[in-house]
Amino acid sequence: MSSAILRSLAREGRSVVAGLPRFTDKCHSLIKKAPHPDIYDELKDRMKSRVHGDLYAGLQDLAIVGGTTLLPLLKKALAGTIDPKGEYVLSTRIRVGRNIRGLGLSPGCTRAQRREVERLVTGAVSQLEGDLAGKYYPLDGMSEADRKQLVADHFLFKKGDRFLESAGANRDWPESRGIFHNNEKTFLVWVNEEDQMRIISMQKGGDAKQVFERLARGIDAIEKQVKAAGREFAHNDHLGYIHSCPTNCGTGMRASVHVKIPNVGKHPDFKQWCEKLRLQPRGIHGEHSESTGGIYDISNKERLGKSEVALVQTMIDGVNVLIEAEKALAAGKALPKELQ
Ligand SMILES: Nc1ncnc2c1ncn2[C@@H]1O[C@H](COP(=O)(O)OP(=O)(O)OP(=O)(O)O)[C@@H](O)[C@H]1O
Repeated sequence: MSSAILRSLAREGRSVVAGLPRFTDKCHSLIKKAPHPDIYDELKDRMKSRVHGDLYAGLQDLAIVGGTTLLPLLKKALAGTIDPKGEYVLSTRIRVGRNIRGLGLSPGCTRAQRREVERLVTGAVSQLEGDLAGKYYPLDGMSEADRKQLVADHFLFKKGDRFLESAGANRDWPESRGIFHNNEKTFLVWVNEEDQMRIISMQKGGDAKQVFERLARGIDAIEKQVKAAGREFAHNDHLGYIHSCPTNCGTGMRASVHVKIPNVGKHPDFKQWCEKLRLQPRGIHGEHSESTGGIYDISNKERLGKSEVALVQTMIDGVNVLIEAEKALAAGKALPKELQ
């Protein structure tokens, strides 16, 4: 067995999935056919609790060693930039939530726990290197003009809405809240908003694969530092990552694009189409906001029971269908078959 395979399998991973993700199910059955049962056992053990970020590196090696069975599957993994000509997609953003075991979730945490979270997270992000390196900006003391600009540019959270207010998540605002971002504002960490951490990767255009890859590296790096500090992310094999809002349990991942689809957005069946494609539409300024200029925030609807890769792929495929529908409606042509 190639030691490269073992090395890549042994690398620290990032991504946790609740339930049995469809993608890894397929991997299981394909890997079983590979002539290396010991590799299968190794992968199976790891996949039981965690789907590793480097699973793909491992699978790539396996595909080479174990024949061609895995190659079509790999090619499909995160296939395709959305809207390569840049006509419809303005930006892509993928975020996950993370909380630290033993420190209360936002509705129930103490002030001291919130401070400890900020200490741990700022310590972790201060160790980030290369393109991920950046600076932490506490909300307390931030000028109102800077805060407003960061919110308007879609980088920073607003003060929690009435739902977070009634859940008690806005207590002691803005103490111990803040945002870390790298120089390009393509990698960000929100501290002590709805979750202790929201880890975010975003950029202009539709290259979801690049956004996902940066996010995976960032989560890995932060998790390593959290572990080095003697802590761990709150996680449960059944529920995945634990979040303040149960709708985020599982992967805690929302992969979205801001996409200009005015005709689709106006169509009476828009919500139904999104439902069919397992997508969630939002307005341009996030949850509970309205669309402006026909631009919508379209993301994966599910968080639980599928792998992060499968969920990003659902978003990519679904948004591509909506873009086809936008073209068809503008030209008076038939809708794509997925929507008929
Ligand atoms: N693809 C995107 N490109 C640019 N900005 C985005 C994109 N998707 C979301 N945003 C921005 O991120 C900010 C946060 O959005 P929002 O609160 O809806 O989602 P979230 O961070 O996923 O959290 P939650 O689902 O808990 O509300 C908003 O300013 C929103 O416009």
